[in-house]
Amino acid sequence: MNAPATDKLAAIFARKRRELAARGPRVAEHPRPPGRDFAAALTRHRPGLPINVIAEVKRRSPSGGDFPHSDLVAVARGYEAAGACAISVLTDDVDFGGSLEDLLQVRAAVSVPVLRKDFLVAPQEIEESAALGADAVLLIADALEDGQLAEMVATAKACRVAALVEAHTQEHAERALQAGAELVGINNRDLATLRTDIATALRVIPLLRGRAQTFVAESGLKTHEDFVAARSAGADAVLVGESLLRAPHPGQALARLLAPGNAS
Ligand SMILES: O=P(O)(O)OC[C@@H](O)[C@@H](O)c1c[nH]c2ccccc12
Repeated sequence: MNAPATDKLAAIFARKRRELAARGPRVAEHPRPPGRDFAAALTRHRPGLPINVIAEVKRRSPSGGDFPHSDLVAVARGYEAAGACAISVLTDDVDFGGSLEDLLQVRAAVSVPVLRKDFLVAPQEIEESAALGADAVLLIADALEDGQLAEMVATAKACRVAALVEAHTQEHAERALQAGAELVGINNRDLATLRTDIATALRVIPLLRGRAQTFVAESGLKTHEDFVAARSAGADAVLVGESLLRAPHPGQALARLLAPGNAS
């Protein structure tokens, strides 16, 4: 494998491969609802907003512990009302307390596109995501080898599901572009160590500007100023979870972060 990750991320991917082998292909029981355009949602200019926000729902995370919200549908509705351009739903159970059922419920409750956030290891999981109605899937370049990544990007295209291909370093972002990624996320969190530094996306995105259509700055964003800085670096959108999920009303917290002149 040319994307070695000897750590937490490698452990999660090893678990995912075991889980997939144990359960075999899942048969899609739900007809696919008409897709919502995730790429367009990330790039549409919304007057008065500093940047487009993909707002995330999850019950817990390895770095953040438990979040105080069990009704993810209510949280997602609040995000949409506050102006989120899309919703990210963690579907991994073991580390994030999520499920495909959460994805289905959130998608039925909002009208913006929905991203399936998981550690996908095989093209068949993209077909499954499409059949369930995901408008987009996350692919993690740092953990997939070149051939696999290219195959999964191609499968997403064939299924008409958007692929947000995430990388933590410039090198892995270059691999994402090589694999055909059109939507590139720069994750401020190093999934190997779980440490987050928002300077990562601010540094890497300008190096790649003009090479992909769309960039997303991911993880660790907490303030209005962070949004403005991400936009100035060339990000079309940010992906935000924890700082919203810590608040009693995540939708209101998002509205505050988006409001002009609002210092965090
Ligand atoms: O909760 P945060 O720090 O705002 O980050 C959201 C999102 O970027 C993060 O959950 C994430 C980014 N890439 C991932 C890959 C797997 C699981 C989770 C993630």
